[in-house]
Amino acid sequence: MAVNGSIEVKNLSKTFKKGNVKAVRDVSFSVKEGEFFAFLGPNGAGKSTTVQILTTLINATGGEAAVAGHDVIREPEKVRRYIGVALQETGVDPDLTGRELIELQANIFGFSKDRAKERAVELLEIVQLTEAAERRIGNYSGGMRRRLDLALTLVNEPKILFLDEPTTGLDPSNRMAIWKELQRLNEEKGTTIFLTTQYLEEADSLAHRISIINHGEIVATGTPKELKAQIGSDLVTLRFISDGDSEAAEGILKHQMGASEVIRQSEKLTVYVKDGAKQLLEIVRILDGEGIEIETVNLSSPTLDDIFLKITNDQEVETHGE
Ligand SMILES: Nc1ncnc2c1ncn2[C@@H]1O[C@H](COP(=O)(O)OP(=O)(O)OP(=O)(O)O)[C@@H](O)[C@H]1O
Repeated sequence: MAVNGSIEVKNLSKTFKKGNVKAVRDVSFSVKEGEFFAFLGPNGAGKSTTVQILTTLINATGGEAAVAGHDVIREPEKVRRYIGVALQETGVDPDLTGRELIELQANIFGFSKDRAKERAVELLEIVQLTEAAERRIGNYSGGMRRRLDLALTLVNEPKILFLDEPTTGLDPSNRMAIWKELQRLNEEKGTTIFLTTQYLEEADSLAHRISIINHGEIVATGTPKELKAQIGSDLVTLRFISDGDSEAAEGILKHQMGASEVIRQSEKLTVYVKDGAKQLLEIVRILDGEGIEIETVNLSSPTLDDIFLKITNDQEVETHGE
C-alpha cells in the first residue's frame, strides 16, 4: 500500500498540568499529501506543542490526530517511520563532526556502513556543509547547525517533514538557503511539509496554506492570497494631535471604508487597505476636506501583530455588529 503523506487533526487539545496551561485548544486542520503547510503564530501560541503531539513526543489531552495515515497515539512507531523532525534546540555531542553525526543517524535508521557514508556525502552537499564536514559541531555557527539539523531530518527520505521554527535567529542568507532547500524537497520529491514560524514573510513565501494560531487556537486559515485579501495588503497608519481628532477621523473613515477596516488605538488609527498608495491619498483628501489635521501618515506592509489586531477586530465587529 502506498504511504499516505497526509496529516489529519481533529479537535486536538493539550492542557499541561503544570500551571494548568491550555497550550492547544480544540484545533482541527488537515494537510494533504505533498502540501506545504505553515502554522504561523507568536511566542507561546502552541506551535511547538502541536508539533510534539504530531511527532509522537507527547500525548494530547483531547481529540485525535493521524499522520501518514496512522494514529499518533495508537501507532506511534508507524508514524515515526514516515516522518522527519527538526525541533528547536536538539542536544547532540559537540565533539562529533557533521559527517559523523549524519552517519550515526543513518545507522540508527538501519543503513549499512557504506550506504550511511554515501548518504552523509549526499546530504552534506545538499545543505552546503561539504567543506565543514570534518569540523566538530561544537564549532559550527547557528546557521550551520540549522542546516545540519535539516540534513539529519532528511536521512530516511521522510514522506512528511516537521520543522519547528527552522529559521529563527538565522541571518538572511542562511534563511534563504533553508527556504530554497525546503521548496526543492516539496516540489521535486513531493514531501509534505509542516512548518511553524513566527515570520509572516516566511509563511507567505513558502506555504500553500497557512493557519494562524494564537493562544492555542486557530484564528484563520487560507492560502497566503486569501489571508492577504482578508487582511488587506497594505496598512495606512495615521497619527493625530489629539484623541478627539482621532475619534472624529475614525467615524468618517469607518463610514467610507467599512467598520472592520479601521482600528483606533487612542490618537493612532490603522486602516487596512488593498491599494496602499492610491488609498493613502484618498484618506488624506477625505480628512483634509473635513478639516481634520493629521500629524503623521505612514504606509507599510502588515506585520504579524497587525494581522492579529485585524482578525480580533473582525471577530468583534462580527459579534457586536458595530
Ligand atoms: N512542558 C510544559 N509545561 C507547562 N507548560 C508548557 C509546557 N510546554 C509548553 N508550555 C506552555 O504552553 C504554551 C504553548 O507553548 P508552545 O511552546 O507550544 O508555544 P510556541 O507557539 O511553540 O512558542 P515559541 O514560538 O516560543 O516556541 C505556552 O504558554 C507555554 O508556556
